[in-house]
Amino acid sequence: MTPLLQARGLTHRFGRVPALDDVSLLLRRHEILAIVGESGSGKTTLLNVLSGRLAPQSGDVLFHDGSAALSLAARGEIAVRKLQRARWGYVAQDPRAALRLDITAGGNIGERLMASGARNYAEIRATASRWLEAVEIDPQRLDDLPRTFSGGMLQRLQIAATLVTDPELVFMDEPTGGLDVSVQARILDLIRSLVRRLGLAVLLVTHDIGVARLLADRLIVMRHGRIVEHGLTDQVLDDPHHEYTQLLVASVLPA
Ligand SMILES: Nc1ncnc2c1ncn2[C@@H]1O[C@H](COP(=O)(O)OP(=O)(O)OP(=O)(O)O)[C@@H](O)[C@H]1O
Repeated sequence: MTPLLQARGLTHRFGRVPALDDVSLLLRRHEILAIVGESGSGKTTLLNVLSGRLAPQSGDVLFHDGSAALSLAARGEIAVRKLQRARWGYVAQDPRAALRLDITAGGNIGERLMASGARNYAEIRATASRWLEAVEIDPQRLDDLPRTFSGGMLQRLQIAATLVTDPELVFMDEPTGGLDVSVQARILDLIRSLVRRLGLAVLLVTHDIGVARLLADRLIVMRHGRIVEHGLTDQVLDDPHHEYTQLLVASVLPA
């Protein structure tokens, strides 16, 4: 399968804390890769570096664009921002932090379309309406403010606003983390079906082994900023080799 995003020797420290310590990985097109590990293992730092939100102190991130593989540093800030606006998406754990609560649901979806070049108002509205439906929100809520939405609806709105530009790569940071268990299952089903239908590549951070098992083709296990184990999801979870992974799978470690 074709490579899409590659990390080589990423290292990043906060003071004396090694948040990332020589991390290398490869994400292929249409693949879902989960990054699992306990709190403080470096998952979010890794996602921030991979998505171009944080420059690593050493190492680089290569985005494979057609036949060219250029590092984010070599592409430069403007080009990376352009990728982030259209070809990449980012689903945050807290939709309230990612959405604009003072503009309508349709506006939240339309804004990202406009940021990636769309200009026709009627078409933007029709697309936003279609996307509300795709994430199982009544399209009649198009002109409602997100603050009238439940937590699960807000997360679905964030997913619609992320996927509307048809990205090829989506970063997800604990996308069901803040939700009730009953709501989580529905969102996970939605993510799974959309990701498969659209052929997305996903980098998914989760401390929840169940979420990784449901969604991911492969996973990497992090501890103290290092990858301690990686492989096909079922293989790693059914037959974990590293002692730390065995504890994670047995849910002995705290989230
Ligand atoms: N902005 C920051 N300033 C100082 N230390 C930080 C900062 N961000 C992260 N760290 C530290 O870096 C390490 C890795 O943090 P990170 O948030 O990447 O872990 P995580 O696995 O995502 O944890 P969680 O699941 O709790 O979000 C931790 O020790 C954390 O305290």
